[in-house]
Amino acid sequence: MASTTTKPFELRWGILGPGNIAKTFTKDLLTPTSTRNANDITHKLIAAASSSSLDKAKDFLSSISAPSSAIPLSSYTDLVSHPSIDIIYISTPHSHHYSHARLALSAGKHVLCEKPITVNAKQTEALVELAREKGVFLMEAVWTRCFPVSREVVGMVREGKVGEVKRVWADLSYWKDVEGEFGEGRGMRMVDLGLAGGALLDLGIYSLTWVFQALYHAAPQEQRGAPVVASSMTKYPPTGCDEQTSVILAFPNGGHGIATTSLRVAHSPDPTSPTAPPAVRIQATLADIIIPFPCYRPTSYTVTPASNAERGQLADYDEYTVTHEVEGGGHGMFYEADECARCIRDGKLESSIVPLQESVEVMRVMDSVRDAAGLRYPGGLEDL
Ligand SMILES: NC(=O)C1=CN([C@@H]2O[C@H](COP(=O)(O)OP(=O)(O)OC[C@H]3O[C@@H](n4cnc5c(N)ncnc54)[C@H](OP(=O)(O)O)[C@@H]3O)[C@@H](O)[C@H]2O)C=CC1
Ligand SMILES: O=C1OC[C@@H](O)[C@H](O)[C@H]1O
Repeated sequence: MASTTTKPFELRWGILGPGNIAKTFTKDLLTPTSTRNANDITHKLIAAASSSSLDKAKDFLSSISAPSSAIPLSSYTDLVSHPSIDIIYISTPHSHHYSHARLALSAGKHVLCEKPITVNAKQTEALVELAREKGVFLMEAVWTRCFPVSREVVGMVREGKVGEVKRVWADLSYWKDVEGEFGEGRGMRMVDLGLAGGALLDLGIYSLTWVFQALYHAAPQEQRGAPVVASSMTKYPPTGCDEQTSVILAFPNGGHGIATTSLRVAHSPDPTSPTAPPAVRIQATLADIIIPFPCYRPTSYTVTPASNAERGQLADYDEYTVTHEVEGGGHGMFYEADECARCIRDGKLESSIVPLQESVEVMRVMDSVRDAAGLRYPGGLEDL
């Protein structure tokens, strides 16, 4: 009998902005897909480009032990016009996502753009329009959504296994030494207003992601709607970015989300302690689901049935925990890369796990939080 083995689909990548997170992402990209049983696809690193120097691109490739075939480039324009590249991963600071994504989309490349996809909703909408006009794939790199834990939790909520979600709490906070260790160099990106830094766009987006996963994404299409938003923001006086932001979201179906972020207090003094608070708590009528810190890289969840004095336990199962450690020794960024590969292979221009409409909705929430606090990014960063 003839063999029916199908060749895996190969997605060919170009890396734009060879910095901190690009290293982690590209190392994951180079991890064989077989180590996570994703045998239907493979990734190939074609090139990495630095706008600062060719040496920086070379150092980047050698620091991740890239194959000798990977090409260092000293220009983003050369990268996006390289004929062997299918998709560009954009990993520059927030301030530059819009212009760099435009550059890549205009050159007809598919794009995976780091979070937040742009600095405001109007820019995201403009990118979506451009991607559609060019007929290419676009996805915000909200890697959290592609983790097996996110997929399972969303699936459980969607199937009604925990009842109706009433309230979601989510936090991502780190104590960052913004005056010391993080006051100069790399860490400055976090608080540099000129790079659209600050807690909300950098970390708070993950808290909002969990609120949206449970109260928007998992809801039936016809019940999805933009939330009413109330918020509070404290600024970091030396730069004017936000150092602490809390958001309450009221969704049309009655669900409430509480999304918080801070650069001044950690989520917990010791996140590994058994008494550390959960990073995410999804409260539904039949059970609670909790996810430990850090919420951006979820590797386990615990489901606890609700109970009350009169009726006892409401669900017909006992508390249980599910763990999905990241496979293949990677960081977990390959899950989003795999999602891009499968979408592009299947001719899809957007991911149903990270839909573009949700990137727009989350960006609208962040716009309204910033509006309420009078926070705008300088130097035309908010323009189209
Ligand atoms: N998914 C995740 O877990 C994480 C995501 N991120 C996101 O990734 C993005 C990049 O973060 P990170 O890697 O820490 O950033 P870096 O500070 O390491 O910068 C990345 C690259 O962007 C370019 N760059 C840096 N500063 C500037 C500037 N002032 N103007 C123009 N280009 C600049 C440089 O590339 P070049 O040599 O080409 O100039 C640099 O190597 C952000 O959007 C952040 O939110 C960050 C950390 C974790
Ligand atoms: O996206 C991110 O997630 C992890 C954090 O350490 C980082 O600052 C942030 O940009």
